[in-house]
Amino acid sequence: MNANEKFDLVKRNSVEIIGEDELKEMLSDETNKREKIAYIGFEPSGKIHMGHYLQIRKMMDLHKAGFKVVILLADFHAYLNQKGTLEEIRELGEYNRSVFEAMGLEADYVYGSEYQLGAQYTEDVYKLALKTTLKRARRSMEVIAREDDNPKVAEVVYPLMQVNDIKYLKVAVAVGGMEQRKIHVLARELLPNMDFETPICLHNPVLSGLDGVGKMSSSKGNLIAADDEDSDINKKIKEAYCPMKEVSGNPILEIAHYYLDYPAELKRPEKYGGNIVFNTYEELEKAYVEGLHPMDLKNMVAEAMIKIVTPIREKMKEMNI
Ligand SMILES: N[C@@H](Cc1ccc(O)cc1)C(=O)O
Repeated sequence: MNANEKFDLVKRNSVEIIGEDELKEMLSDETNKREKIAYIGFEPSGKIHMGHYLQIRKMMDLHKAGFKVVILLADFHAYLNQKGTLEEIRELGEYNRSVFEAMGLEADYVYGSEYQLGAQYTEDVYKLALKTTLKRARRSMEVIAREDDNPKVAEVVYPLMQVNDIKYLKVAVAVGGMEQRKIHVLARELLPNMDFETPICLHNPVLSGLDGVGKMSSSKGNLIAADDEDSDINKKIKEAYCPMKEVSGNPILEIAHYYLDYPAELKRPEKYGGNIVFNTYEELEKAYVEGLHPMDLKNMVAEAMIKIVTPIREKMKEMNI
């Protein structure tokens, strides 16, 4: 792969890259002037779903493009975000790591708690605390913080630590869903004054939940899990929110966008109009807006999901997870 091909691979299906030019420069630099490290952090979670998998696939793309991939199992962050005791969270972290391995990701895994109590790390968090306004810290947590009628100080410590992780893990490319953007922008502003280079930030789309209410999330059950059985997938997609002719907030179209391989073929009996090939997602979207039936779209999406989930589920069984 040449540098341009690597860039296209890394950019594919992302929403935005902040620092595209720096990324291009890194990809064409054979001398590794800046160490090629890409990272993403996850608050350990009880269910790994297709929203996570979108991000894991992006980490695989980065790996193929020559990056060392670091997965942060952000146990202290989950703890600060009121997700449970540290013991419970670590157990989920182990589970998440196994699922990511079953997905085929090659990476280094690190728990936040392995280094986040270190003296230097802590001193840097205090420095960041002095450089950041309360307003900005809270704003950066808008989608991330757990709902709380009485928000805790933990909520503003969280983003400072996330910014500091980038420095501590020597990250060149920080990856996350679009909801991480405000924390990443803060990192780009603050880290150059903390003896660290401005990170490149890559943001992935955040999938809507199958119920069409909010995002796909482990706590809501509106997801396709990494180990769902074929029958679950068929049932969930059949019942999913998929308003006719509507694009925005349509979870099934989103899945079609990011998970179908194009050209994609819709197979239908002649009496329902016969087969159609969509060369790109845009062609499919156009057909949908012009009246392609939600059932047809759902059939394509269910078939694609089953093809993606089956090997992951089988691998998970083999690994006893
Ligand atoms: N903020 C991320 C988790 C995370 C924590 C620490 C990091 O350094 C990176 C990411 C989330 O919402 O899930």
